[in-house]
Amino acid sequence: MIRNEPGNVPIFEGVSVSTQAIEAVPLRPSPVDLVETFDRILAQRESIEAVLRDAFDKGAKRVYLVGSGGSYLANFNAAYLLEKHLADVTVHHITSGEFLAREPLGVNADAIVIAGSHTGGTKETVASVEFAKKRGATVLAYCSNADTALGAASPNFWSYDSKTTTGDAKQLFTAVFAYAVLKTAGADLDFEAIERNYAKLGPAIKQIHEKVDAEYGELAKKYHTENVTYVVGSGPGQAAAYNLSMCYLMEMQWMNSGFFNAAEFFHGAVEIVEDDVPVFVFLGEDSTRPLAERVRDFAVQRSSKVVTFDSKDFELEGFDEEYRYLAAPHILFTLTGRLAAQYAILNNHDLSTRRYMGKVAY
Ligand SMILES: N[C@@H]1[C@@H](O)[C@H](O)[C@@H](COP(=O)(O)O)O[C@@H]1O
Repeated sequence: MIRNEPGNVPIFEGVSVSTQAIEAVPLRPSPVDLVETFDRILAQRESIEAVLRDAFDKGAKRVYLVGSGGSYLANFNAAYLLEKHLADVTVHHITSGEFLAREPLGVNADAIVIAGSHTGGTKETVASVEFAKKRGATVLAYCSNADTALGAASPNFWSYDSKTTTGDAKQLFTAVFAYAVLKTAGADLDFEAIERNYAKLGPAIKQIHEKVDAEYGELAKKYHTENVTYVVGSGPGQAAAYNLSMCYLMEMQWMNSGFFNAAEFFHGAVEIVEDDVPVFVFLGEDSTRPLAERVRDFAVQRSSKVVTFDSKDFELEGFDEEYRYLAAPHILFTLTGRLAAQYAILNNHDLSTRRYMGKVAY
């Protein structure tokens, strides 16, 4: 692998030319607009509910959560919440590409399709909306701004209007959609308490950024040159694990990594664990936590490179204790971005650098 050092330009594997003209990668800042972006997303709840109420009044029976990459993984929490709390509505969490290729028969007038994207230009996500419309489904979509192909294609559309609060915004949007589905489908939950706690999430996340920005430099120093990093999560925490592994380490740092569901880990991946093998484990506060704890407990006995990311390590100012579980997936997710920002400095590899995405046809 080509590794950039500050002041060196990689040419081929093992060959680089020194130049002082190359600037070191700075720390990607914690988004300054995070709290206002979260508030903007939360404020759109009622208009989302109105569309969904209409769909359930007409007898909707299925919900499809559709997206690609970071916009696919943003739905792990939403899928968990819907499956946990709904008996009569089935939930499908699927990538845009698979959604199009499978052409599920269930995508019809009884279906609700929720499509998400950051750019609003991902072609398979836009095509998924077109497909779902043609089939007569109720289609809802969100992305970073309305002036996009997705905004134009979607009959019911919302945006978070930020270029800097991205992954965190998408995961919050999917939670808002999930609770709007739960409310309009008649789930027995205290929605007033849920909304009251969600309103505290933005400031809590900002505080977490401050804390980990002071600590993650050391963590990154220890792991940024690893040959491979395995990342594990369960339930809603799979979003963070998938995001760190595929989007940050592989896509944005060109580092080898693999993501595994915690329960699946014991059905193959477990055999690779030995001393010196980095295993990063995400621990949330939902009913799947024991699955991730099992991986941690196994791995710490065999590897000196087990790192746990545990939402319980963080205070949540203003949260009711019994609603901490709401925040946990968002905490785990946001940690990945702050850790990646430190890797980018040490690897001198900006998080926006791509060699193929948006550059070559595929
Ligand atoms: N790492 C990126 C994600 O951040 C992005 O979400 C996804 C799809 O793009 P979009 O969200 O714009 O549809 O592509 C990649 O996976």
